[in-house]
Amino acid sequence: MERPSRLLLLSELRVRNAAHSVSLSRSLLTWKRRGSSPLYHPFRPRFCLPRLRRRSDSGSCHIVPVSEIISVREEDEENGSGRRDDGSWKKIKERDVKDCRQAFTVLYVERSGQHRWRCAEVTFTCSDTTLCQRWISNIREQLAAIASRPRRLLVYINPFGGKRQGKRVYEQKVAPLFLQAGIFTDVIVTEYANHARDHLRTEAELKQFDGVVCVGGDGMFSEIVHGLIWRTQIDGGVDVNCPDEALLPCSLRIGIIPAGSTDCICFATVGTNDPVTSALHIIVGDSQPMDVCSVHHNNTFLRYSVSLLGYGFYGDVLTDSERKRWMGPARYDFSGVKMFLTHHYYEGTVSYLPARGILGTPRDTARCRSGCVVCQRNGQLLSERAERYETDEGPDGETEREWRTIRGKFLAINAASMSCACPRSPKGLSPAAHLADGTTDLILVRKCSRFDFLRHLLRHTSKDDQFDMTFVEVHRVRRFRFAPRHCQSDSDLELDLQENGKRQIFSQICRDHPACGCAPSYSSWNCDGEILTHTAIDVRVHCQLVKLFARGIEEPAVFEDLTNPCAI
Ligand SMILES: CCCCCCCCCCCCC/C=C/[C@@H](O)[C@H](COP(=O)(O)O)NC(=O)CCCCCCCCCCCCCCC
Ligand SMILES: Nc1ncnc2c1ncn2[C@@H]1O[C@H](COP(=O)(O)OP(=O)(O)O)[C@@H](O)[C@H]1O
Ligand SMILES: [Ca+2]
Repeated sequence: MERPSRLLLLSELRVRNAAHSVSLSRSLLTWKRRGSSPLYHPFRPRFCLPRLRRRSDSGSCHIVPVSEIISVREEDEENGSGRRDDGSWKKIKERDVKDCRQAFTVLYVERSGQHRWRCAEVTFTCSDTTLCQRWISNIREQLAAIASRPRRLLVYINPFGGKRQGKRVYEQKVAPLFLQAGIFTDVIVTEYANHARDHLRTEAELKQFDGVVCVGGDGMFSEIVHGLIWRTQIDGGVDVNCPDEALLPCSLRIGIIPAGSTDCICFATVGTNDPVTSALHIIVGDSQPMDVCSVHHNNTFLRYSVSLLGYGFYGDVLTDSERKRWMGPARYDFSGVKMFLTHHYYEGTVSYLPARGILGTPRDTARCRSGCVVCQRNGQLLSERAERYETDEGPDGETEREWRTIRGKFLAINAASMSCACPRSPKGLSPAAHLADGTTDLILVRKCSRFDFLRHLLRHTSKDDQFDMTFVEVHRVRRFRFAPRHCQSDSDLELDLQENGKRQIFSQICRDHPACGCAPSYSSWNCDGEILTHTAIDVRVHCQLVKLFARGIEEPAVFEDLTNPCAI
């Protein structure tokens, strides 16, 4: 139960010419119209604000957590004439003008449904200048004391992501908010692919920043993740080519301003792909840890993945869609329908290390939400296990006999380290996956009819369970490996030849002669929207390796009336 802290200020101020009781404590700013029910007393028992519903609004009573105040602006004489602190102009009513000499405006976060946040403002007018100044300096002191808020950010904009609106979105919607919040920014508009990644890896003077922001899609976020992880490992002397090495977590947080085609990382960590909402999450200094998968081929590092690693259907969709970038985000739908009709399946062997001794399964009805206990508990368990490993156990507490192996023909092999919720599928590829639990959900879709595959795909857009089908299986894993059939070890190949000698030979011939129209033997891996250069891969989840300026998806408020202090 959250106990309200001591009042710092309690005054009668005017809001829109009506008298209000306004109070400020270390945690809350409240204002309540005078003459209605008495002002809530902060020491009264029974007061409990649930973590996810911090602002309530009943009639004329408003409560804003100090942590969600963006800034406070003095409405001085000049401002009274209609000029904002940032130089822009605003309409101001005549009645307000005469009061503005002793007025200040508080900008704060307001929730506007479907996980969207907006910047709202309220102007208080005071009876005298000294009181006004006390209010302004008190609020500013409270804000300055919030250590988790970023003061200086390094921003990378991909001008070509999504609908090519990244630069405009940043300049018109995000930069003015950063300015209001007093955040300094160094902005780099990228000039070529991997510009941001390489700049972060080698040049950027990271010490002077509190975080890195990317404006773009999942591909752009992936660049930032690669740059930061590499830089951290290089500085810490970690060999990234060794799949068994524990990676060092990155200290800088990453913010995502969505301006891409899928925006699933933003959607799954904030609950929407709205640039203003993301900017506000960055300003208030939220922090959401996130798992990262490392992908290796024969002890050589290939890439990191945070959302989807997909072979078969999603790999083919990506490969096909890359040639249609000019179509913008619609390229995925076009290639999706095309690859659905093509209906290719691929043979191979999947081995995985099941995640044991931790909370949660991929078939849970509970979802990863803000402050997720599954992520917290599993994070603790895994770090305790890692400490033990320093002395006796194997990495991740694994033993060779715990590995499971599945051979088969697959339409899709997907590893979802998070739900992969996005506007196309608001519940995502693996609805019960967790952002920071140190696992990935390995989804195997075996060869089936087109009709069945369509039923499976359609379930991503409805309440029905996409895993409840005979040809689909899902496993929560810490590591997995994949080898396409023609890339298997010599002994495996020998076995295949004995089992099915003729087929093997014909398949080889068909690969070399595509004109025969037979299905290809290999797909590609879609790694967060980038195509991997190898098909045989070794994947390991690194628990909570990076942190985002986000708080996870907020649960809608329940028991609102019980928790509204103004109603007490
Ligand atoms: C029939 C409708 C079926 C809808 C099924 C939707 C499942 C969507 C799951 C999407 C998971 C996305 C995971 C995120 C991947 C991104 O990292 C990555 C890169 O993003 P970026 O471009 O922003 O940088 N994005 C992607 O790889 C895109 C994957 C999108 C796949 C869309 C597939 C559409 C399928 C449509 C099939 C329609 C069949 C209809 C037959 C009549
Ligand atoms: N200036 C640039 N020119 C060309 N490609 C770029 C540039 N900046 C970034 N990229 C690359 O563009 C790709 C797609 O970026 P992304 O922002 O994810 O958009 P989308 O969601 O539309 O794919 C990424 O692979 C990224 O590396
Ligand atoms: Ca995870």
